[in-house]
Amino acid sequence: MRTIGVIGGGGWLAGALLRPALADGIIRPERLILSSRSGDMSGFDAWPRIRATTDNAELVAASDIVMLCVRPNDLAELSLDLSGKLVISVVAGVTMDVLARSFGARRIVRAMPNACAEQRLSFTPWFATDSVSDDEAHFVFRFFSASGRAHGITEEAQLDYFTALTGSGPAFPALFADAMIRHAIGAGIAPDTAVAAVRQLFMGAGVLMAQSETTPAELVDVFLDYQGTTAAGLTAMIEADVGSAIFKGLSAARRRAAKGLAAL
Ligand SMILES: NC(=O)C1=CN([C@@H]2O[C@H](COP(=O)(O)OP(=O)(O)OC[C@H]3O[C@@H](n4cnc5c(N)ncnc54)[C@H](O)[C@@H]3O)[C@@H](O)[C@H]2O)C=CC1
Ligand SMILES: O=C(O)[C@@H]1CCC=N1
Repeated sequence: MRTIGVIGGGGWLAGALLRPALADGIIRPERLILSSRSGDMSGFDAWPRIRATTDNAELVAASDIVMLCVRPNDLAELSLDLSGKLVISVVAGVTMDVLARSFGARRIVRAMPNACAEQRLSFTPWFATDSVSDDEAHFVFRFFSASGRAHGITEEAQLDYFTALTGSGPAFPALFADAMIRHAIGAGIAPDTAVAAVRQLFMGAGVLMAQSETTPAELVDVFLDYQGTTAAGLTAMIEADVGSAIFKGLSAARRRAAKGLAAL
């Protein structure tokens, strides 16, 4: 089994991706090295054999696969030779070209998971350079499948789009949910009850939309055709152009992802 080094291994996304993969035996604790600025690693108490370091050069020397899990601006601080390694980057907006020029990497995978990885419910598009072997691609697929649905894509540029659409994870639905909670509280519902009700609503709606053969657009039509109270609400939201606000938000997130870091 290969040794994996995760730079930024103490961070939010690294933990959310690694815990499901460790629990499933896709990676082994004795073959995992995590680096962080402080050397402190929380969230991995169940796997005491994981090694922790603050020295990224030491991590790289000991690893066959190096995963980049730091924030985009922190990547600029890294001065590492990753030639000969399989490099897996989840860093938003940093292209294969920049990774190759900055670190001498050739075998590169870029992936865009989201914060639902901890619940094993991420949608994770990924893209690999031609020099990544079938065996390595299979490992990447299994690794990201542990924390959700891994989806290979054939154009790197689409990753910037998915960074906006699904990389944002719960953030955009949370904005909608929060508006509903605030409205409910305004209508006199106790705050705890409003939060519990809307949390349950989003879980129910999410599971239904994931499992039903009916598409979201068809679901809206079903309720509009029903001509009841929900249709009154939907019609008012459509007339207020809620779709335009969502389009604006996704476009802004996509522009930010595409701006990326031209050079490190
Ligand atoms: N959090 C999310 O929902 C998502 C994050 N991403 C990407 O994942 C990457 C990591 O994001 P998060 O986990 O949210 O950030 P985070 O801030 O929680 O974790 C980053 C970690 O990197 C460490 N770090 C910084 N510089 C370092 C260095 N030189 N050596 C070793 N460790 C270093 C920090 O101490 C921190 O623990 C980002 O590039 C982000 O674009 C992608 C999709 C979703
Ligand atoms: O908001 C961000 O920048 C990170 C990267 C993609 C999703 N979350």
